[in-house]
Amino acid sequence: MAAGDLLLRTQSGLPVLARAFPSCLCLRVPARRRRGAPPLTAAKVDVADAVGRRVRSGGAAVPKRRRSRRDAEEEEEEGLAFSRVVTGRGRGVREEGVAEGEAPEFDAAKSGDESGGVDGSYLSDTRFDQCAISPLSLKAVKDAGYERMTQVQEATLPVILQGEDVLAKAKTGTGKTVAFLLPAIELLSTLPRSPSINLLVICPTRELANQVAAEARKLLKYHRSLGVQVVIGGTKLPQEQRSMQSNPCQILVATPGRLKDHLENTPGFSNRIKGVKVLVLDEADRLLDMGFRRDIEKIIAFIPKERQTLLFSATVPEEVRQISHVAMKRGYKFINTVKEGDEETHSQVSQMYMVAPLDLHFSILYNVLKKHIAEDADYKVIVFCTTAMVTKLVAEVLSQLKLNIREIHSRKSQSARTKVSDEFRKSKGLILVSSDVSARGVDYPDVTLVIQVGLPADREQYIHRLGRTGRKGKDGLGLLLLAPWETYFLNSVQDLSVSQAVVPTIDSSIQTGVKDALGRVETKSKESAYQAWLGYYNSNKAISRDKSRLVRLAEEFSQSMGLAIPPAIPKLILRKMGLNNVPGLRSV
Ligand SMILES: Nc1ncnc2c1ncn2[C@@H]1O[C@H](COP(=O)(O)OP(=O)(O)OP(=O)(O)O)[C@@H](O)[C@H]1O
Repeated sequence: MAAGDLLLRTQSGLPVLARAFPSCLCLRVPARRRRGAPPLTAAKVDVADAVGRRVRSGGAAVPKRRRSRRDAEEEEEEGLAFSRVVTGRGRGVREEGVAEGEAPEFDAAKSGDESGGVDGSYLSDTRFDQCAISPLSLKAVKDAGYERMTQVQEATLPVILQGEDVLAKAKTGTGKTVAFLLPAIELLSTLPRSPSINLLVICPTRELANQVAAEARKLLKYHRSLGVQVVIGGTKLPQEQRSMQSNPCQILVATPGRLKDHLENTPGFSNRIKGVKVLVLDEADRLLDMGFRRDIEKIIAFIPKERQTLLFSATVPEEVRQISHVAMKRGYKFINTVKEGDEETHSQVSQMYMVAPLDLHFSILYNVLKKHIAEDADYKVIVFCTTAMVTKLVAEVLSQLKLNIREIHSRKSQSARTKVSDEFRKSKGLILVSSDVSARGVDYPDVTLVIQVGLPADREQYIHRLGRTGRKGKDGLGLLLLAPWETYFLNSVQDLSVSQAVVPTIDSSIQTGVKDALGRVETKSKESAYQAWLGYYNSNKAISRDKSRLVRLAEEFSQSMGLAIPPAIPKLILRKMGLNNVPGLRSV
C-alpha cells in the first residue's frame, strides 16, 4: 500500500451471503479466479471456465480519447461516439475465452428471499446517535429513516470529521452520498454565514446531481441557514444565474460542463467558489478519467488549495489512485470498505451472461423480459444499451411489443429525463431503457433486473450499471447479453461471479412479434441506431482495428433491425469517425 493508505476493516466486515440460489438460476463459481491467476485450459469444467480468461494490461493506464468540449455529463455522442472510448481492458485476448460449456438457463425470477431480501448486512453496528454529529443533523437523519450507519459511513465519518482528504471505495447502493454529505454539512454548520459556496459536489450526470441535492435537502432539514443549489446542463443558464443571485447557497451540486460555463460566464461566480472548504468528486473514477479530467483540472484551479477533498466511488481502478493527486493532498486516506478478496459486486445479485448472434438479441430481450414480468408482478427493470440512439431504437421496439417502457438518454430534453427518472424512482411494473446516463449513482429503489445489451464501456461501467439492482442489501439479477465476438469482455470481469446462461428457445410467436415490431419502427430510428452503433464500436480499439470486420459486424446489426442494406452515412460523419473510404460503408 502507498503511504497515506488506510485500509479499514469495518466493524462487522462485509457479508458474503451464501444464499441458496436455485441451481438453475446461477452456478456459483466454486473458486473464483483472481487477477493474475494462471489461465484455465480446460473447457466445460465449471462456470469459471465459461467466463474465460482475464488478461489485464498490468494496471497500465489505458489511453482514452479526449471527450469533445461539451457538457461533460452527456454520456455518449451518437455516431461520432467520441465521448467515451470503450477501453476493452481485455483487448488482445483471444475471443474464444468463453467455453461452450453447459450453462444454466437464465431464470428471470427474483432470487432468494421473497420479501426482497432486505438484510442489514450493508449496515454497521453503529447508530448515528452514537457519533459526534450535531443534534440538528441527527434529527434530520432520524427523519430520513436512517438509524444505523452503513459501513462506508461508519468508516469514513470520523476521518472526514478530522479534516482529512479521503478517497473512499464502497460497493454500489451502500450510502456513499450520506457518507460525504453528513460530515461536510457538519463542517459547514460551524462556518459564519456568507454568500460563498463552501461545499462543491461534482457529479458526472445530471440525474445524479439532482439526487445528491435531494439527499442534501433531507440532511439540511433543520439547518435552516444552509441551502443547496444544483447547476446542470440542459437547463437555462440565465435561470440558474438568477436563482444563484437571488439566493446564494453554501452547497452547490454541479455537473462539470455547466460548472465550467458558470465559471466563465456568471459574474461573481468565480469569487463565490473561492469560498469552497470541501470539494467532493462523486463517482471519482469517472470524473478523473481522461474524458472529464481536463474540465476537472480547470475547475480545481479556481478553488482554494486549502480545502478538504473527498473522492467516492464503487470502483477505484489503479490509474485513478495514481491521478488522484490532481485533486487531493499528498497524505490523503484511502478507505476501502470492500474487503480484500471480496468481489466489487454484491453476492446477493446473481450475475449471468448470455452469448448469441446479434440477430437474436431483440428476441432474447423480449423473451427474458416477458418471463421476468410473468414471474414478478413487482418487476422493475433497467435495460442498458450502448448509445443514446440505440437506446431509442430498443425502447421503440419494446414499446411496439406492448411492454411498459420508458426511455432515458442524452438526446432527450432535460425535462423529459427528469420526468422519466422521477416516475421510475416511484414506480413498479416498468422497464427503463437507458443509455449510460443511468449507469452511475442513480438510486432507483427495488430494481429487480438489470440487462446490459452489448459491450459495456469497461469493467467499471459494468459494475456500476449492475449496481442499479441489489441496493441496500436487497436481492437482484443481472444479465449481460453479448454477441460471440464481444465475449472477450468477459476477461475483464472474470473475478466477478458472472455465470453463463443458456440462450432460451425462442418460439415462433416471439420471433414473429419482434419482426412485426421492427417493421413498425421508423426507418429513421434504425438509420440513427446503425450510425451510432458503428461509432460506438469504432471507438473500441479491440474491434475497430480491423475495419472490414467492423463493417461486417455493423451490417449484422443493421440486418438484426430488419434492414435489407445498411444505411448510408453522411460523408462528414464518416470522416470524423475515420471511416471514409472504408469499403462496405455507403455515404451520402
Ligand atoms: N444509514 C442508512 N440507513 C439506511 N439507508 C440509507 C443509509 N444511508 C443511505 N441510505 C439510503 O441508501 C440508498 C443508497 O444510497 P446511495 O445512493 O448514497 O448509495 P451509493 O453507495 O452512493 O450508490 P452508488 O455506488 O450506486 O452511487 C439511498 O436510498 C439512501 O437514502
